[in-house]
Amino acid sequence: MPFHHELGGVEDTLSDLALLDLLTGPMPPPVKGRYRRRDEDLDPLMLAAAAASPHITRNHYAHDFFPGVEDPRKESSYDWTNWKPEDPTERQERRPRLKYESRQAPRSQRLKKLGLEGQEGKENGTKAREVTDPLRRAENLPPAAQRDAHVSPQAAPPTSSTSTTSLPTQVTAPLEVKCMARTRVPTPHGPVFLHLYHNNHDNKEHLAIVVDPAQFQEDSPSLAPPIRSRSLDAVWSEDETEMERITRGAYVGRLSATSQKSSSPVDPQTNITTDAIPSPLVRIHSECFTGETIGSMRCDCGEQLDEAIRQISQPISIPSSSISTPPTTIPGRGAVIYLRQEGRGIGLLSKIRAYNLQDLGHDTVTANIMLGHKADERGYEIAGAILRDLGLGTKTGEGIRLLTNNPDKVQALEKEGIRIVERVMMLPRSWQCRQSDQLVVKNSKEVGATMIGGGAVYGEDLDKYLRTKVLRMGHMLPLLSEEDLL
Ligand SMILES: Nc1nc2c(ncn2[C@@H]2O[C@H](COP(=O)(O)OP(=O)(O)OP(=O)(O)O)[C@@H](O)[C@H]2O)c(=O)[nH]1
Repeated sequence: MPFHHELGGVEDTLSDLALLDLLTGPMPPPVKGRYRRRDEDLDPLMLAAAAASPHITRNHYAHDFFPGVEDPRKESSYDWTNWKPEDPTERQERRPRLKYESRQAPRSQRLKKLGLEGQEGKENGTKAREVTDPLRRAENLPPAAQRDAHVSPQAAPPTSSTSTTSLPTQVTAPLEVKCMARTRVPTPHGPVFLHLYHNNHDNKEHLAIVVDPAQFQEDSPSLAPPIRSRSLDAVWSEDETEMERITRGAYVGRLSATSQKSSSPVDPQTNITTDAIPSPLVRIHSECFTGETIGSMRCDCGEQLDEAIRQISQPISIPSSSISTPPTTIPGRGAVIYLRQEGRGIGLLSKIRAYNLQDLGHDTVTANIMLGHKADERGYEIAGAILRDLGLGTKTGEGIRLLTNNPDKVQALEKEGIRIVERVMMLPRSWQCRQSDQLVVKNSKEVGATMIGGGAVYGEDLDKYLRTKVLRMGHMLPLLSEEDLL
């Protein structure tokens, strides 16, 4: 029979009374030699207190019976009657885990998607695979190349008796580069001509930093041929005006208000080389935002870029043929081909992630691989084409002395038909110091060490620029007089 008793707004039932009885009844005698545990399966006192007023006792309740709950107050209206002890396997699953996944489906799956399952392994040798492998020709090409690629069933002849004759083969348009603009840029190592290139294989603007200040000395003929872009000096259209040519950089000498002489197209037959002049120094440099722009000291990229421009700009001494005449000195000449291959081709986003993996203890190669990339994803076809456009490393023209420590780069450029007459090592500056004098390293400058020039920037062009900012744009700088600047 139900027993009802109103107490403070709480309705008591028979079960409540039974519980009360249990609580107020005599305690069982303690077992000798054993302490009473507070976390028994059912602590009647706690249970009763919780049932009577959960809001008051929740902290105790959770603390003693639910160690898995961090802060019970966060749970506000949680219904504790639904609580179940945590399954250790379930808990394991909920834990966030770091996992690296390849962004590319397995090769067999990709072939299947293209309807080419079973074709893998049929071609003999790498060359055959390179020509006929659709995976290399479509998916792996950057968007511009995909747009330009033609699909032709007969385009590529079979390379072996078992090769995929009936397969549609995607043929990429032959690589073409075009220098879109060129300008003079004064640097701490001397003036350079910056060339901006477009190409039909990727959407990137690759650059060539040409060092050839002899081009400024229009009056005295240079002993060495000028390093000029064939595609820039070409006539682009019959309607092109003199001003348009000059604006895109197709001029000779140094531009000024009084000197504006547009260039003539380079005759492809003229390839002047003199054995007496050392071949131009060339560096193929891959973009590194961190090293070159924010002075990261995780790599030596900034220093290498600076060192390359410095070395190329050094005057060249040409020994004379007779003992009576002194050696001749000509201005330094060569080029840095600056490729937009950030992070060895994996891009800045992945490189940033790779740095975090490196902080966890992985090296630069493993970090790339963990992110689903190759250790090095760079190609040098565009570099080869730019060099040819500048008349460097061609079969009939000047060979190049390549500034690099990377044997793959040498091999890849030679494969592109570039004639490398010498490989010139790039010894990191800190290693040079270490070899000569321990003290120099200790006292060497760290701030700005990776920046081009690494010191105070000054010069005629900078002064002009700063004066304009003061005079035209209201920049708050004390303006020096023309005499002060001399
Ligand atoms: N993925 C990745 N790229 C890096 C890292 N450090 C520098 N790079 C990139 O590496 C490229 C330069 O390559 P390096 O291996 O330093 O030199 P290299 O061009 O192969 O060889 P050298 O001609 O001897 O300088 C640049 O694109 C940098 O952005 C890194 O830790 N991870």
